[in-house]
Amino acid sequence: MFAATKFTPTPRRLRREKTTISSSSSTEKQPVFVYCRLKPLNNEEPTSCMKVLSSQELAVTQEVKGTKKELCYKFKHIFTSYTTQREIFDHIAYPLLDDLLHGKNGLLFTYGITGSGKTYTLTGEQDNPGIMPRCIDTIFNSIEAHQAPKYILKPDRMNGFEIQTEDDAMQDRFHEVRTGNRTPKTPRRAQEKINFTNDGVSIPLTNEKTLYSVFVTYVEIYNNSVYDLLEECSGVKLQNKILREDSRRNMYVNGVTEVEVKSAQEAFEAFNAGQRRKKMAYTCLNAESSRSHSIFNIRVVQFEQETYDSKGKLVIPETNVITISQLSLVDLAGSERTNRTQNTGVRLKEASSINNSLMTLRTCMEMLRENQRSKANKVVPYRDSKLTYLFKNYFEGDGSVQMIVCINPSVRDLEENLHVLKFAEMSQDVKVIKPEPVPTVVTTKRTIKKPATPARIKMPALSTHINCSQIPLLKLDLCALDECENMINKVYTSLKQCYGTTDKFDKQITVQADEVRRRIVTLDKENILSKEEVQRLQLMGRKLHQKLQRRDAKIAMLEEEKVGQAMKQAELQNVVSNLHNVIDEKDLKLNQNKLDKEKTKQRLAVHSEKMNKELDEKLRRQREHLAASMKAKEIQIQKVREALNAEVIK
Ligand SMILES: Nc1ncnc2c1ncn2[C@@H]1O[C@H](COP(=O)(O)OP(=O)(O)OP(=O)(O)O)[C@@H](O)[C@H]1O
Repeated sequence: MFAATKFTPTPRRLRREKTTISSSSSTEKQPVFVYCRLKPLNNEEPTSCMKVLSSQELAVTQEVKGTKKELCYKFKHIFTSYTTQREIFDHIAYPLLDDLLHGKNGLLFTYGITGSGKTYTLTGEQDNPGIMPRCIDTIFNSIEAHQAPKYILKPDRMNGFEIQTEDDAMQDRFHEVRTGNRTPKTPRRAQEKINFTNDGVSIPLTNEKTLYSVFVTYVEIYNNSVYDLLEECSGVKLQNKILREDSRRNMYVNGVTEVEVKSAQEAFEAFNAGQRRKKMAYTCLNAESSRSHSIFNIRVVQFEQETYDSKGKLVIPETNVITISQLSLVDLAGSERTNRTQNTGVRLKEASSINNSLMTLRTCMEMLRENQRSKANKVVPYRDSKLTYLFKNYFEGDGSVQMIVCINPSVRDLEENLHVLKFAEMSQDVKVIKPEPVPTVVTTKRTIKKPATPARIKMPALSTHINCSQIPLLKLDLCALDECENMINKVYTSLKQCYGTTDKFDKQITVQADEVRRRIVTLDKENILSKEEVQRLQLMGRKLHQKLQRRDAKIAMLEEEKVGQAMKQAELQNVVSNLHNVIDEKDLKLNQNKLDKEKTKQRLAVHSEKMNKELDEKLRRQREHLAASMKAKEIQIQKVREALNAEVIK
């Protein structure tokens, strides 16, 4: 999107007052197309844990506790490590470009872990360009002879376009040439010439009478803040931009720099300028450029009318039919586990922000799938991250969505790749509405008033018909100065003839001259007043603009704070839920202890009862024993007594 992005993927990006003459009535759906590209393995790790079974099936071997398990994933197409950049372009990007030039929107993003080849696939390298440069070259190959003159179409900074007359556009072009500063907002010429071509590939156009204008924006999302990489600013610090919804609820980056490009070279220059800005900003932040999501946006605006006047000059009618379409190319930051990379400080913040946004992307996809499957209407949390919020229109039916999953098939990356593959496979279940072009009627904006046809100075034979008391009013026609001068001379001569060289004539001339002077003074005064009024209005405008900027900054700050607070709240909720878990565990232990105590008590009671019984029994037996022995002793004593008594009797 790296283009002056009005990130609204809708061909409906229009000014408020514009009328749509046909709206996308299509309800035909198509799935999110997911492609998989395998990166060649490097020499350090020559064994792959993946095998391409067919053009749509990928087998992954996973070893769990010494046992090998084979998992199979299906995608729309699988590209092996031998696939060339051109083949990727032909298979994926060409149909998207065909859509773009026929008024339909498209979103293409690369997804995968760090170092898996996302940037290589999308941007490529100097000798091996990727999708983006090939797309740019192909667009200009296709529309070369059908481009609208520069500045006929101007972004209205509210996610729409204004059309201006050829005269107004010419003024802007003059201004650009005069100031030498390619305004508004065109990038400075890069020193180096980019000599890349996509072998002359082009898209056949259906309507030879259509005129095209191409605009690009380049933004990135870093730590959940949006930055405009084409913004002209004095320092290296980029301003955090806010996302807005236009009148049609399409998302766009507020105040983003949208550059009209007239050649592939200009578009590459815009991209390179953005890359340079990105590098500078990151050096300043001590951040890494691959830790952000980059969005290069190409918008194509088509005029459906082409009229020329008798001199071959383009005539812009009062109302025009235009179609706006856009292709968003998104290089997502690599997903990674923070514990594997052992990030700390800035890197940890980057990693958690990336993981949060990718997690939100997953959640949105899951929610969309659930809503579609169960016909539920659950809220999809697009707002939880800038990435999903910016692209919400695509998921809600304003363009086709395609994803390239980049995979480094090494064993070391397997665990993270499994998460990536699972998400990618699930995404295919989500269906989006097939994009349809939406032509729109736009009224031409006129800044320069149509020059009034200069009054031809019709002077009847002056010498004979002139009325000396009433000098004819002559209008100065800048296009016919010689003619005017002739006429003035004729008037002067006629007047001279009329009045002769007398005082009367001089007097008359002096009176007229005084009158002219008086009028000039009055006009001058009025002019000064008008200038003051303009200055006052300009000051007011500047103040309002500053106020708006402050408000935007405040909104951005508040949004950042809100995100921070949401993160804090999530952390606190985590802590609370951990504490709840600890309390629950303790409660459980306490209850267990009570239960154990109760059981011990019961066991003790049973034991003591048993002991008591045993003791009672023992006591009883001892008593019986004692009683028996006492009885025996009593019997013995009785016997002894009887014996003694018998002795005594004797
Ligand atoms: N298909 C491929 N063929 C040859 N080289 C590749 C391929 N894919 C990636 N590479 C190389 O692998 C390296 C890492 O690739 P790249 O920078 O594209 O990864 P990335 O996924 O964008 O990483 P990050 O998420 O960190 O930005 C680069 O040097 C690139 O040249």
